[in-house]
Amino acid sequence: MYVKICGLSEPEHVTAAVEAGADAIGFVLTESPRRIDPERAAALGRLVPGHVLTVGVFRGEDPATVRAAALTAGVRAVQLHGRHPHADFTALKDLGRTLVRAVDSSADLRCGAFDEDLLIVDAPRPGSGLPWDWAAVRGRPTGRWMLAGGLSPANVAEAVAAAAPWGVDVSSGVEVAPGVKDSALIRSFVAEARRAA
Ligand SMILES: O=C(O)c1ccccc1NCC(=O)[C@H](O)[C@H](O)COP(=O)(O)O
Repeated sequence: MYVKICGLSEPEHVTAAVEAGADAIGFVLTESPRRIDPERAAALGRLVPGHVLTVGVFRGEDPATVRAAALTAGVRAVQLHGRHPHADFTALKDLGRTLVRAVDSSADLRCGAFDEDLLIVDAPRPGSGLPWDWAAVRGRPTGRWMLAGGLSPANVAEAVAAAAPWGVDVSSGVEVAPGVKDSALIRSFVAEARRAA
């Protein structure tokens, strides 16, 4: 089970996620209580070994803005939320970064349909922490896809059993307040996700 921890902003939580065995960590570079600037993401990214994917998270920005922020942040992947057109992914292909398309369950759920490398199927409001009907997508997404939206250490096993994803992505469920991560919750989430696989 591939595990991504999203919305990190403090060195101790980056280190906790890496030491717990997360496969990917996300820095939110768009409007959000978890937003950090690309320079801070670059500093945090220097704490991350090469086998862990660092992901810059965007929503609605044009490709030129995404490109500039991703290069400053030094992230190895770019995650575009919402209804970005196929052309936005095409425009970012030559960045040489892993491209991640994050959508709700009403979108095209074929990973690769927009030339992306990874797909995230999320709640309608990303980062809201609200669980949704995970079982409703079972069997619909294809390829390498992660389930997100309202996951936590307490429910990730149930979510994985319901939707049978390739991976999982969490943010609010490893926080003690909006935007405030907790190292123990991060460790617990990674352990529970791996146990669920
Ligand atoms: O986290 C945010 O505030 C956010 C804002 C705008 C676009 C994306 C955002 N988060 C992206 C993520 O990858 C979250 O991990 C994912 O939506 C899951 O969120 P949660 O329900 O809080 O676990």
